[in-house]
Amino acid sequence: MTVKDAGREHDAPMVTVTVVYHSVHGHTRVLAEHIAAGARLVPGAEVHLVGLRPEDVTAGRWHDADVLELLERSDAMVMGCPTLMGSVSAVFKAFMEAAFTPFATQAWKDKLAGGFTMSASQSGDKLLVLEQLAVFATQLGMQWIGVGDMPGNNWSGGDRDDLNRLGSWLGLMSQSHADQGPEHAGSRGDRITAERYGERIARLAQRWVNGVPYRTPRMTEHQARELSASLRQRDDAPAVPAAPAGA
Ligand SMILES: Cc1cc2nc3c(=O)[nH]c(=O)nc-3n(C[C@H](O)[C@H](O)[C@H](O)COP(=O)(O)O)c2cc1C
Repeated sequence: MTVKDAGREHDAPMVTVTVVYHSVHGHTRVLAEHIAAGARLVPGAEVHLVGLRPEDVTAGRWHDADVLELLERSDAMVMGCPTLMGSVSAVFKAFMEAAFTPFATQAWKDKLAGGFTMSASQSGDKLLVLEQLAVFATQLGMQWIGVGDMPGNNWSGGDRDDLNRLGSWLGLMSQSHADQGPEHAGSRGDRITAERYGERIARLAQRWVNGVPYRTPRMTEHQARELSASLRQRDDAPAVPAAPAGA
């Protein structure tokens, strides 16, 4: 399923960012939507959101020619799935194995890549999933982009709504309580971190592909704590966006 950007006018050169994800119960989908929303903040970014469907897996092998064509022409790919039994989800793994053709032809070489995962436990062995995604991306010759935010919720004044509250840099980690539905997916800080990650990847893609100048934002841990505290007090912090039809 693809949602294409529509009706955005800008002078910036185009860059195509595709968020490709699998979600069983919808929590990971919320993260994907926020990453896409962050990427859309970047002028010239054409952003696609692709949910992998279990019905596209036959005899263990995923296939969707339209999605493969879209990925082929994407400049950046952000990949995500829930952590299930300490690993990428089965549908996402089937997608990874279906990438043997771009592996064999190096068709995805030098695209930018990032990754994200959702799970119920604070750790839940999510790091292994991000490692799987990063190894996959680098096998395909892609350039891996990590999370650029300082760690949150790691001091006495920390909070679940801090930016990067699970302190993950290889990729984006989020956590949802096992007894709550996707309307409570992650924390508000996780969702803002997801937007910032999507924006970071789209800006880096503009720099990488089109040479668009981008001044790397830097902050100290102290400034990051102040930013998290100020976001906590804002009423207009991002809400969970509506799921696109068919996603
Ligand atoms: C079969 C199965 C395995 C799971 N394994 C883990 C796990 O290893 N670590 C963890 O923290 N949560 C685990 N969970 C919880 C899911 O990661 C969590 O519910 C997540 O929010 C699901 O995302 P989704 O709604 O996008 O499918 C597991 C859930 C299921 C159903």
